Amino acid sequence: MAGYVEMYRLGKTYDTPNGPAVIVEDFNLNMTKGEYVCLLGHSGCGKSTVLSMVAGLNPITSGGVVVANREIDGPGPDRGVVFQSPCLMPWMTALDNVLLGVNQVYSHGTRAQRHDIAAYYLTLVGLGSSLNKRAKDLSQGMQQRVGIARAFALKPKMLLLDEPFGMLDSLTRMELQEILLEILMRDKVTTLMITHDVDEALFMSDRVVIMTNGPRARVGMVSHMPFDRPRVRADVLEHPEYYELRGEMIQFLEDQDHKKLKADAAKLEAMKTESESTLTEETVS
Ligand SMILES: Nc1ncnc2c1ncn2[C@@H]1O[C@H](COP(=O)(O)OP(=O)(O)OP(=O)(O)O)[C@@H](O)[C@H]1O
Repeated sequence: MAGYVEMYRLGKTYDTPNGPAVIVEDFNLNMTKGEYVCLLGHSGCGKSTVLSMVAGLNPITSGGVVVANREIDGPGPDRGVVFQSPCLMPWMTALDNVLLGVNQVYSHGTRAQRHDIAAYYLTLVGLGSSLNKRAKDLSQGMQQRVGIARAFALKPKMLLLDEPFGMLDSLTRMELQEILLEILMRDKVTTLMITHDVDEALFMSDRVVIMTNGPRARVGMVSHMPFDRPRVRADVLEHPEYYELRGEMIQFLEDQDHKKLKADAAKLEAMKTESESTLTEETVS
């Protein structure tokens, strides 16, 4: 079935000193317009690799990505990206940081219109009274709000979030999760978000996709979230399916862990046998 976003047979091979390393292979995922998908998987399986290929920041080795009927071939303003650290210009104000992108994308608009767009999104993320504060004087949570406002202000067709709340304390994290959901209720941007947090994935997404362990990682498990929107945290936690879904995801991740441990043990055994036979050969000669 064709989707608004299509990742088809997506693959990535990195060149390494030990030869080519196939990190992602045959990764297939379609998303409907406005859908929110969370991508989970063990550390190093290839989540950021997938997201950076969709962002157009990492060349695709095989397969492809289509966003709104257009095959992507590099980065573009149709895809807004938010990383764990927002990478702001520290000496510039919150407003000017957002305006950097807005001025490029809305070059046809007047100065006042561009200002209003940037100020609007900064106000939505709760920074209405800090527009003129320099980025370096903002807390980590406030900086991440600027990053989110900057991404939305460009009116992207797709939002790509790579652990956007990973560096925040749990209270700020919960607050920003809710702000993000609120903006998405208005703007309905198709969103792919990487997280390590199963509960965050359950609370935020329409669908959770878990990758298999690499090498050659692909989609391993897909779960649909049955929770109503707008999401209310207490209702989600009390939903009769919440703990069942959570348990299935954790079980899948644990199974992947066991497979990895087994593979690591086999690799160690092979190395041990190899070094023992080398030693025997050396002793004989
Ligand atoms: N430029 C590169 N060259 C070679 N190998 C790379 C490169 N970038 C990433 N890798 C390797 O690809 C694998 C997947 O990395 P990636 O960052 O995509 O994983 P991840 O699932 O996002 O990890 P994490 O959850 O820890 O952020 C890792 O083994 C990593 O070392």
